[in-house]
Amino acid sequence: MSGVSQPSLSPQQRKDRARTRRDQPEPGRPKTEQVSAADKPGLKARQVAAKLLGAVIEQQTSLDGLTDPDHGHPHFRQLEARDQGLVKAILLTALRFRGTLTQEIAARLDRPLPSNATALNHLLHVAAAQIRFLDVPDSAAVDLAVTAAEADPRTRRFKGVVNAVLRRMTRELGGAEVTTEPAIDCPNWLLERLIAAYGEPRAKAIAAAHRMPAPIDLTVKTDPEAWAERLGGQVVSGPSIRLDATTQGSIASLDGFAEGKWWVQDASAALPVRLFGDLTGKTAADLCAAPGGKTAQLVLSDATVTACEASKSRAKRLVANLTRLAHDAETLIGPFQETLGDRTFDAVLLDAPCSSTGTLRRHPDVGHTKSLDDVRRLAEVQRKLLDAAANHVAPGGTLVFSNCSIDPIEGEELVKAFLAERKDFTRRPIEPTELPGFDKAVTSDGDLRTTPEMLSAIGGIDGFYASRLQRVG
Ligand SMILES: C[S@@+](CC[C@H](N)C(=O)[O-])C[C@H]1O[C@@H](n2cnc3c(N)ncnc32)[C@H](O)[C@@H]1O
Repeated sequence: MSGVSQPSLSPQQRKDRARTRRDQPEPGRPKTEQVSAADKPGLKARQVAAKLLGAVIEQQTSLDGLTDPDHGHPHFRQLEARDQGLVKAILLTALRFRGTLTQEIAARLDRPLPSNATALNHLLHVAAAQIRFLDVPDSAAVDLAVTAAEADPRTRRFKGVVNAVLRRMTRELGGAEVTTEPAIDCPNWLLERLIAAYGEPRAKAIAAAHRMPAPIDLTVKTDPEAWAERLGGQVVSGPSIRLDATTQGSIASLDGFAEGKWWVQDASAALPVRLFGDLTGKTAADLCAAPGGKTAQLVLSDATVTACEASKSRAKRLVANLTRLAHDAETLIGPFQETLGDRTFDAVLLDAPCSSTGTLRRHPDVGHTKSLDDVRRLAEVQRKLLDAAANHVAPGGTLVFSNCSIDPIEGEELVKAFLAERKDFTRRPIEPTELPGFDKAVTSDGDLRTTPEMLSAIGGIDGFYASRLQRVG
């Protein structure tokens, strides 16, 4: 679980959080002590940040994978915890504002960088993200970038350029608000998809929402009002509460975590299971279950639950989460098409793997690691999974299909094609009154469609899609 303090910062929050003293001398170290360039405090963190930025941009590697505490990049894992926090903050910010930083850097170069100067480019972006958005002294950001440039044979000859560009940046932009259009920070392929799906004004609003870090939402087992007050947050809808941005400490240190009273789950991700209604005495299958937020909801709604998860490592997380919550569910490890045989259930949830384009606020790397081809490929995976899932729905039973993509190819269009083919299923439209606070997210077809600019007054929401289907034959 990540810490509560958000590592990535919006322009409004710039330089007032992520307080780090890593650029100061180590406690007890005399200020006059000479340190070699390689030992400069904070240098390693900047070098790792530049390397990881390269892995995201050039190899389309996911940031979660690179910064995983157990399986992440070895250089990242070697860092101290607070340097890991700084690296994550730099990368989230550098990716969230990539278009803006690219423009601001380019405007301060005498001539464009050679196209193969990728290492140099990443180094500049890492420093620029600190200068523009993080609570790191500008002088330290510049000095460490120059030292890093000098230490790398690929960038050594550009040391002077790094120094000049970044110094100009601190002089000309120090303390200035971001004035670029939000769309500049949305990767082109994604912006085009958003405009095609939602029209230009809404696509731009979504792009603006992507610049804001996501708040932390919890799903509580009981009494949302009381828990919101106890943890210093507010009720969003149903069992979802939102923590205040000033909440301090790690998630695990918060009241009620150890006792399993709640779990972390964006309020929009908690909506699909609510579409089943009361499941007392019914059987339910969560076909794509890990890490288990929705399985936990199904257990809470008093169903007898079977949770399927194809990935062994993710199944471990699922089991650990259910254990902490003292939630009882049958857990089957392997693709549900193989583990379920011909079993059928009253309620089936298919929360399918997707492009995750609805989660850019917390995963700004997604726009850079995914492409339209990935969206299409994942839609095809979902089509097959939906077809297979349908066979596990008992006659009269309900199938909820959901995912966190905001591309209709993975949502509305997929369900339309499914219903055209499977005459044994019909849509059971969602009534706007079913999901208080989310009535505007119910489409004219009766599906659920959230996009990140919704609920902006309280910090936005992840993009999500869900459709409720009923087996009639
Ligand atoms: C979007 S995530 C599910 C998130 C989860 N429902 C939650 O709310 O915590 C999709 C999950 O489906 C799993 N998965 C993919 N294909 C699967 C299959 N055929 N059978 C079971 N699990 C599968 C993936 O490993 C991944 O953990």
